[in-house]
Amino acid sequence: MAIYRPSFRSLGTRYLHLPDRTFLPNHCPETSILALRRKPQGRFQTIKSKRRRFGVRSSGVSKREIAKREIDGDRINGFSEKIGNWAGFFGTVLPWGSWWRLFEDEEPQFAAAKPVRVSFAVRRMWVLIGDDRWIIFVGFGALIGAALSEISMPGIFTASIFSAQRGDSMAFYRNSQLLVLLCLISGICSGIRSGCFAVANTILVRRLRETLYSVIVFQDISFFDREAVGDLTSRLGADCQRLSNVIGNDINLILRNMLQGTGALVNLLMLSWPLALSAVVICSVLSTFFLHYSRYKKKAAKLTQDFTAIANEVARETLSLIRTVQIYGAEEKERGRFNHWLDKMAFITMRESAAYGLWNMSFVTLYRSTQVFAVLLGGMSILSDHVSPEQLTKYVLYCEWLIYATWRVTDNVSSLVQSVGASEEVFQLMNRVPSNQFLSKGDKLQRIMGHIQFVNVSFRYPSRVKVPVLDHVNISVQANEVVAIVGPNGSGKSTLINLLLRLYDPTNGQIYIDDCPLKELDIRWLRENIGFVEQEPHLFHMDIKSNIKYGCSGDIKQEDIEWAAKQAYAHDFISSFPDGYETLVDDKLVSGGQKQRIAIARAILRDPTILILDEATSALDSESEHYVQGVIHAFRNDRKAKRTVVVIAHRFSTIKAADRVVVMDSGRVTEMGNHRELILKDGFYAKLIGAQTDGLV
Ligand SMILES: Nc1ncnc2c1ncn2[C@@H]1O[C@H](COP(=O)(O)OP(=O)(O)OP(=O)(O)O)[C@@H](O)[C@H]1O
Repeated sequence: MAIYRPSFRSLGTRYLHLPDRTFLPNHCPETSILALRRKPQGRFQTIKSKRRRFGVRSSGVSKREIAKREIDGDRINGFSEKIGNWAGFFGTVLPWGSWWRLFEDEEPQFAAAKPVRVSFAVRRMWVLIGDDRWIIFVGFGALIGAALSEISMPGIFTASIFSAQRGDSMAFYRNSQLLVLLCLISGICSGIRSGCFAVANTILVRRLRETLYSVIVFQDISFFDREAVGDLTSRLGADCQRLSNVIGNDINLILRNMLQGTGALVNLLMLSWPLALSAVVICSVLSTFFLHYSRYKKKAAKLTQDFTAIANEVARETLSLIRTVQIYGAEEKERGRFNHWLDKMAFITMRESAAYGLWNMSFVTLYRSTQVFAVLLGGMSILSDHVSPEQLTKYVLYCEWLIYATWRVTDNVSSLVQSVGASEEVFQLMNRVPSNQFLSKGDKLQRIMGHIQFVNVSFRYPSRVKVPVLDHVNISVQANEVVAIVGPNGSGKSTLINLLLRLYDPTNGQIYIDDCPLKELDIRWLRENIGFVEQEPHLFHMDIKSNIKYGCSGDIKQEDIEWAAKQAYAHDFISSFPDGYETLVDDKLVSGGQKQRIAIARAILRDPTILILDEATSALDSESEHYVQGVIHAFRNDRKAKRTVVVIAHRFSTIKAADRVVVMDSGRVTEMGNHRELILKDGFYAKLIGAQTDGLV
């Protein structure tokens, strides 16, 4: 029989359920298994006895006695083991126990952000608030008014009650009027305070997101190769919100409670310094407990933040690829993947909540003990005529204020620490400088002709620096020439285009446009002169018209859009939609071929001198394929302007339409020439074409 080690963590699990319908009590050690096999009818049968363990010879004792001893022995054994388990578990949950470790195995390695100091975070946000600082000043003014009026109230409460008890009606009415006034002041000031800080919070969260977003969109493409979209959206969403709470919530509450606490302490000292001192001791113990708790909380907050970002990324990926997930029946697998990160979050939050419970327990115990202490010590002082009942009442009330203020300050500090903890990565991102491409003002040529040269170009992607992708590539494309790039998958065709669009810079060598190094050209100007149609173009969730004129500067007329759509053979199908050019498109609601024709129209509308087409292998039907040939011909035969077409070609018809063919293999140019020349050469190209035409036959 297979031996199953009891491995369930849960103490409440009684049996391990084996596949062969055998149930084992999970506390049984392997050597003393009392395994009960359930018969198909449902009866239990002992399958292994433990006579030897009891040292009983079968001949001297009856079977019934043996069975009884076995059961008794197991009960004792099981009970002691349970106690052992509980004692072990109890040991781990003590404040220094292993249960509190936030990592199940070893500490997870996330990209470490530089820890941020609270003062640094506040300074950065202060700068961001800019001209709207007056709101914060008004808020602080109201905060001081509210705190001072509130802290004066316990003293006046007591004075008015005791003046009534003494029958001093003058003092009673004067105190009551003062109370009403203080009530009004504190109410109005509190309202102004919370309103101002809420507005400051809204302004701040907007500025944080605005700043962060503009930093992110101006990063170069290699940054997006490294960073997960889910992480970035988490920074922009929840983390910015949390960070804005530092000023909008935490700091103002800390100040308010500190003012109230200080006021309460001053009043306590004026009443009786020994009593005040006892309250201070309790507050210090509370603060020490809190210090440990807040460190733990900060660590937990950081992990929760990272795990949330990963879970978001998993969900984003699954939902955006839901068609693939369903077609491959991977729903359960994806659910498991998401749940894995939810489990990790639950692991942390459970400990964080338990730590909060522990902290709350210490707080309540210490707080109540202050009251008990005050009554005992104060009562004795009243008996010995050292303190009046009025003074003791004031003491109890101010003591309550002091403890509550300490608790709130610590709670707000904890929230502040968490918010600042969450801000580490936000600031790290904010500190990034925009890509050089956007910073440097390059040259703008008077007129672009479209002569492209790759001279000795080698390249490795920054995310995979060890893998050479292009190796000493030399290509020259004349103005008005149509060049097809062909080659097997992964040979580096798209990489050539990425370099031409300056999404990456070559590791070695130089690219020239009209004899001017690409690096020295103004990137925006260059991209305005290039039309690019991706292999699988993506459309924005807006109407067709906006998708076509996307990225075009100036006033684009409807006729221009329709002209471009006609050139791209897209006008007919767009007009057939009920809302025509106003039809709201979604990436998923138009066919691959239609998407590509809209993308071609977008490229044509820019009136580019260089058109780059990454031909789809499957998105275009043969009719659309014919349209693409039409676009290429129209470009070539445009007499008014010189235009260059570079096409990554997969289809024989497109390859044939080109003036020249560049054959790529493993990041190198292996052959170059026109179709006829390459066929005669009988090399890689001839084989490639042979394979295609064979496939067609
Ligand atoms: N962003 C990237 N980061 C790292 N490696 C990349 C990146 N993009 C492409 N690569 C790698 O570079 C190599 C060349 O890829 P590229 O896309 O240029 O090939 P291709 O010839 O266009 O292939 P296909 O015909 O399949 O589109 C491949 O090994 C690919 O894995």
